[in-house]
Amino acid sequence: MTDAYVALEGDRVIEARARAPGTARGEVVFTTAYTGYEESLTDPSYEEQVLTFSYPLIGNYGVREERFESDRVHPRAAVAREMTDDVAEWLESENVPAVDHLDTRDIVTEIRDEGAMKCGIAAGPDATEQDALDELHQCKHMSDHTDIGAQVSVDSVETYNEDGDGETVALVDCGAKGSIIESLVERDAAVHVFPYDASEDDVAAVSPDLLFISNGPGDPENFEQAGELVETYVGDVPLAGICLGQQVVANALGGETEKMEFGHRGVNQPVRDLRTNQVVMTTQNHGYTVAEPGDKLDVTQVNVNDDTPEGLENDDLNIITRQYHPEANPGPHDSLGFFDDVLAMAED
Ligand SMILES: NC(=O)CC[C@H](N)C(=O)O
Repeated sequence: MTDAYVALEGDRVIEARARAPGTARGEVVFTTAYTGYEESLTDPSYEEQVLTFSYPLIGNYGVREERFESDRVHPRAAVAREMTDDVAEWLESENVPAVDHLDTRDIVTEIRDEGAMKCGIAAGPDATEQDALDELHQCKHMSDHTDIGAQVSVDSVETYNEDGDGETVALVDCGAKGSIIESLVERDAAVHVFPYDASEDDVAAVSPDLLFISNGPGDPENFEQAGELVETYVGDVPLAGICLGQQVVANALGGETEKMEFGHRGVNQPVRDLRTNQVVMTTQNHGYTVAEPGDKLDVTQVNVNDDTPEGLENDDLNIITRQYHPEANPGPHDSLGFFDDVLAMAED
């Protein structure tokens, strides 16, 4: 039964079945992860995107809040070949449209051939093709969501494990996944989570041992204030970053970022460490990349598939950043040691 429509750039409309009603628009992206749908759907980095799962069955082990990465669903809509009732009901309760019964291979190939693209969705008994096209035509480019940080960041400082025996971390919340905070707290760090537009004085008030820029949605160039913190603190306080955090650090220190053709999203992206030659499997979710690291940062890790920078470091200035997600959730735990490394750097 057709009661949902997915409109892609070029005004191509794909018929589908509504699993959660409503209309939505966003950049359509795909993840190849075969587990971790709860973690991905609650990952703030998917804000303003439409998430397509290439794995054909989504929801086969239920929906449990303990696996959520934040307190709400972030993609504007979800697309799968087959979605279980658990997931569909969860998305409906969150007012996030969802569709299935379409050939998701078709969407994936289209994105791989044509690059990242806009999308409009209309789902439910009254949905029409025109509704999906209207959504598509109103869809903005990711980079034009200039204040996307405000949609995903905390409103005021939140502190975790204040009396922890370990290092004091100032985490700039550009849309942080909960597992990043947990990974730091598990290692005894006291974590102060700051709004994405925190000032130098806000951060100075906690005398951090480490300034950590989180993951987050959209174009890293739209996180200027986080970049200013990096410029202010570089050399004085060790710096760490994950995903958008790596991009913000690179931009602030003379590097450049660019939009990728269709990005990396999945749980089996191979990354090689250039110093040890060791390859680890990583979780990824990004559409931008560091094009030029600038002269302060060395590329220490690269993606085996396309050579893009996966790790940037400066031993003298105490900087370690990763393009992938060492905190996993979902995905392999091969690179959890990143948290030990950045906290050891903060201790020195
Ligand atoms: N997970 C992230 O932090 C994503 C970073 C950025 N929004 C990108 O798409 O590249």
